[in-house]
Amino acid sequence: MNPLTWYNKNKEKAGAIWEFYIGSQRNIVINHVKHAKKLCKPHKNFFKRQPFPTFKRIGLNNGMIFNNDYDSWHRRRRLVIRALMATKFLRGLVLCVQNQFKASEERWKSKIKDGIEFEFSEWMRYFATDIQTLQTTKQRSYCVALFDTNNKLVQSEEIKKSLKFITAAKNFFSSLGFFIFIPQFLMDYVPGFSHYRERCERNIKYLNDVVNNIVNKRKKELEEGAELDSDLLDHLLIAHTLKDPDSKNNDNVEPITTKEVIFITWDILLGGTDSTGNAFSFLLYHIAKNPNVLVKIRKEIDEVFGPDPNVEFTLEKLDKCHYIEASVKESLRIILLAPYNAKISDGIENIAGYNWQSGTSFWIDHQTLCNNPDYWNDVETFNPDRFLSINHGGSSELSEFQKISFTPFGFGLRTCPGRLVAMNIMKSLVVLFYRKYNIELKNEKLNYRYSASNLVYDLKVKISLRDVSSL
Ligand code: HEM
Repeated sequence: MNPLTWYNKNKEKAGAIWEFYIGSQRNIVINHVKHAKKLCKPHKNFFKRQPFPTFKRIGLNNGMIFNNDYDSWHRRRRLVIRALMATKFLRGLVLCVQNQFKASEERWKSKIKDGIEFEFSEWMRYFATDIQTLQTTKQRSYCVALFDTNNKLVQSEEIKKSLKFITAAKNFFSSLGFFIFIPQFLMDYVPGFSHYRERCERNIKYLNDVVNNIVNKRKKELEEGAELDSDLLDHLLIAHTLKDPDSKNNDNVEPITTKEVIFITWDILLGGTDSTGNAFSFLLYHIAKNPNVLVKIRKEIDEVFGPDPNVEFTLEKLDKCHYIEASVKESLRIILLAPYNAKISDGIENIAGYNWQSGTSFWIDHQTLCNNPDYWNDVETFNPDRFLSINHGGSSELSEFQKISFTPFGFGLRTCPGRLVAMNIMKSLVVLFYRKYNIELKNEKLNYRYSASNLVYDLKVKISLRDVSSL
């Protein structure tokens, strides 16, 4: 059974706060912003994530995402933020998305006149994998090229490796729900479950080996004098060494070890790939269902970028697209990619009038927080205007409660460090698609399922050229 269906059924019966068990683990679900307020603040008492024992055995607790050791998490987090939020990195990212998209356009060229039909969420997953791999590790992968050519691209060894990697990454994301929700004894002793677990573990080992090889290869290149790049991997490999431009301020800090770099790289690939891909698939669906929004998006594109639908754009130009940014946010609000997020308390906490003992597991229900009719008008309407300030033609500023409860990128100390990366990839893609193409949905229903995050599937679209002659 889809855990989301089970969860929603219980939620309907419950109030602002309710509980459920995974094995013997009691979980308190917080449904209302008045209780979540305290948890959403950046303080250490809600730093720890739920320590899924199965994550430890598959090595997922070593990097950042599932690391509950504050000191090692903090050291890694600072480096990641420094790399991913740097303007130079984001500028390179915006250009990278355009180059990758242009390559797909070249492959569409011969068929686009009659329109091309394909499964968009799969295309998007492949596209995001290529971008994320390139930006994180400088490795070119050929996932989207394989998709565009129906796997008919010449199958060199490198391309075969890409195909194996994307399949393994996809299987990995699908298996996360299994490691969260299935009790250990089932996965260890019950055939069917245990066979699946063994398959997943082999898959994870393969992905780990791929990342190990990438990091070690680049480390050797840098030691042999290769020039530094602005990507994440180079940034990490030189952190706290003499090559690090910021090292003067960190004289007493130990240089980062290769092992740490591998853990972080793995986390960034894990955190960034499927998330952005799925988020954009949701956005595409909402835009297709709201032609009035599309009109406003195109108006902004035409105003900011002018009539040439092929003109290259910069991060700075993209920053001027306030309506597009608001549309991305509205899509993230209406269906949260990570609808729930569990944190463990450190110390006794008073929430909803009860004193909870230290070590209580709180599940914040972000989906409900972002769609609570007490705080949001017309919650089911896709209305980007709510995220636009009056200065930019929007309907209103967000209220304090809305600001607290709008948490698609999480909250507190561990809020998503890749949020600017994700926003810029999505905004770039909105411009690239809608300035030049029409996108028609081929099936009306939006299909998605929950496995640690919401995953879109079977989103069939037809893409054709937009008539831009009148611009
Ligand atoms: C639309 C896309 C994305 C969404 C909706 C999203 C959402 C989230 C959420 C909800 C969390 C948990 C925050 C918390 O615990 O409070 C998170 C954490 C994280 N995300 Fe993202 N994310 C996205 C894209 C990315 C990208 C592109 C990257 C990397 C480039 C990334 C890397 C991470 C990492 C490393 C963490 C763990 C942070 C920590 O534990 O300190 N995410 N993300």
